[in-house]
Amino acid sequence: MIEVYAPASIGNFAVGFDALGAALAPIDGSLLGDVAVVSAASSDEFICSGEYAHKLPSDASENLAYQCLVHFRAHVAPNMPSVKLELKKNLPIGSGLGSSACSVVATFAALDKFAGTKLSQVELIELMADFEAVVSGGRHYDNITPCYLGGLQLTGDLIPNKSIALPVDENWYYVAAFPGFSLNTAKARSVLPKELSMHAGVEFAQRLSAFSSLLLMHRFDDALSIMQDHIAEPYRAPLITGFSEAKASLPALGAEIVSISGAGPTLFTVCKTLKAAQQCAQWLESNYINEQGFCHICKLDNDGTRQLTVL
Ligand SMILES: Nc1ncnc2c1ncn2[C@@H]1O[C@H](COP(=O)(O)OP(=O)(O)O)[C@@H](O)[C@H]1O
Ligand SMILES: N[C@@H](CCOP(=O)(O)O)C(=O)O
Repeated sequence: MIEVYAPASIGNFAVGFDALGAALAPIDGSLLGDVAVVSAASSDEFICSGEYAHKLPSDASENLAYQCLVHFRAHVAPNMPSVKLELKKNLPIGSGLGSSACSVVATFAALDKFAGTKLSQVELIELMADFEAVVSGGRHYDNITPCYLGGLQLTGDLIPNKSIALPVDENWYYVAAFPGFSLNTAKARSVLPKELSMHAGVEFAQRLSAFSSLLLMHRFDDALSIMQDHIAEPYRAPLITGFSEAKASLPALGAEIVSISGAGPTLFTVCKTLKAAQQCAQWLESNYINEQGFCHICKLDNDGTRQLTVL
């Protein structure tokens, strides 16, 4: 049996629409992500368990994890023995935490290990991105690569091996607050403008390249000072009840930046101290999340996707 965990991620990371993403590790040691378990069976079978399993279509053929298994058997490992695949769906759907990417990454990584196919990093990332693209309304790697590789990743087709890991200040904390309602990624992509003006394009390129370079030079405060999203946040904020109030209130409690995680509705802050992160989390718990929501103080998950059990 092979059991693989894949962590939640923050797509876009404010400055890098579709090109920058970070994997999350709650500081209380809990696992925030999906798990795929693959074991030998007499014929292929699939089950979906976990807190959010009931939010997914009951028909297995509509579950991304099962679709990954069908694809893997047909195109990657036709001779793999029959398997039982269990997806433990621990992340809410349409949350902005890279939920669909998490299921896809955990499943392909588990199947690759079980079948011993040893796909390369690029082969796996491309395969994973194909499936993420099916549901999200656009091909993007900013959940897939951090979820798979861990850390903060600058990612895309122009980048060697699809990804470059960027350093962050080890003192930074990330507060991620899921308000408890869903926002479909395809819908949140459909409200974005189809074209950028020359000015906006130049500014985006400048901001992302400066941010990445400053991180690589370990000029973390300078990087933080330009960490803003002018590409997606202004169009998506109206879809997220409470976001504007949170963005206005949290800086006074120590948030260095407040932005949308992925397509939302999860929001995230970057804080320089644990005290500031705790103050932000407390405010978010009282003012942003409902009974179905949750809030985690996190560091980056530098391990990414990993095996929990091998039997
Ligand atoms: N294993 C899965 N995990 C997440 N979403 C899935 C899965 N299988 C199928 N889906 C479908 O894919 C869509 C994912 O929605 P999306 O808004 O892209 O989620 P997220 O932003 O959380 O990744 C939903 O319609 C959901 O029903
Ligand atoms: N770059 C994508 C990220 C979507 O992340 P998700 O967690 O909401 O699926 C976008 O902004 O659309």
